[in-house]
Amino acid sequence: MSSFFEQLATRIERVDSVVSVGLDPDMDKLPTEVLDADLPRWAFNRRIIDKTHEHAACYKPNAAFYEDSDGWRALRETVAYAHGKDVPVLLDAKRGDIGNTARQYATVLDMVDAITVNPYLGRDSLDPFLSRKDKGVFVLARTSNAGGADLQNLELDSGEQLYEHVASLAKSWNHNNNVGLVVGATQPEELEEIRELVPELPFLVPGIGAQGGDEQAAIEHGLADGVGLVNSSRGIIFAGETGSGQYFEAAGHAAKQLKRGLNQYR
Ligand SMILES: O=c1ccn([C@@H]2O[C@H](COP(=O)(O)O)[C@@H](O)[C@H]2O)c(=O)[nH]1
Repeated sequence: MSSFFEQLATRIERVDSVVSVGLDPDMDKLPTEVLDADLPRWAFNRRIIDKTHEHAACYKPNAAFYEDSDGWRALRETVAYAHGKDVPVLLDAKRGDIGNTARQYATVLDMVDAITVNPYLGRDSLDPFLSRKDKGVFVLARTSNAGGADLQNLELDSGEQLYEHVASLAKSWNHNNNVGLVVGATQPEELEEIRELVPELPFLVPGIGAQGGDEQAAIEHGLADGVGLVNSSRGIIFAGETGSGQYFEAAGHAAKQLKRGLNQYR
């Protein structure tokens, strides 16, 4: 059984891409092309996958966009379809809860290949995820939103900032070589600092595209031994113009452009 990061390394090499395509099918933004479908989010994702998979190192659905019964059906279909194209799926769910609840949350790893988790409740809350040797677990360290600084940049008695402490803890949790960190591309200085602290951990770097993050910093600091993911969601999936007849082609083009842009720095 190969680890998530071994699978990801193989995928990155095969498609020559570290692009994570975010599948966040906001119902208010779906194009008319899919609105009559039984499950519009699934119809949308399927067509996005058809046009982007050759540029995708991974798909990253955010659980927030599937939190209803049709949503979970759409998510299941999407994951199976992405797997059919040989693309791993990272569920951005930011889980973190007490033990028995965390064990239930972790069962979603039977469906997806990796997940994001919130370290706020501490090590025991993450054990059910960390113990899944074949799955990737990305711990939030410095998120891409400005307000992330409210807690994550707090200075501790040790002189470290909280996000640095989280990065060091995550390193100590990496017994199964399945831990990565989430660090936003909108925080290039923190990206660099965290990379120095944990040279061996791959990062998921969101914040490219719609959030205006730094592509060069994302590549220079996000990858560990060439492995890591740089995510764009809205910048790819909503690149098209509804009714143009080329809606999904535009997503494919945006994914390809991002791949090329990032590859300049790899
Ligand atoms: O720090 C974080 C952690 C997660 N995200 C998620 O990534 C995507 C970004 O979407 P864009 O449309 O490319 O802005 C979305 O699912 C966020 O919830 C993040 O942005 N920052």
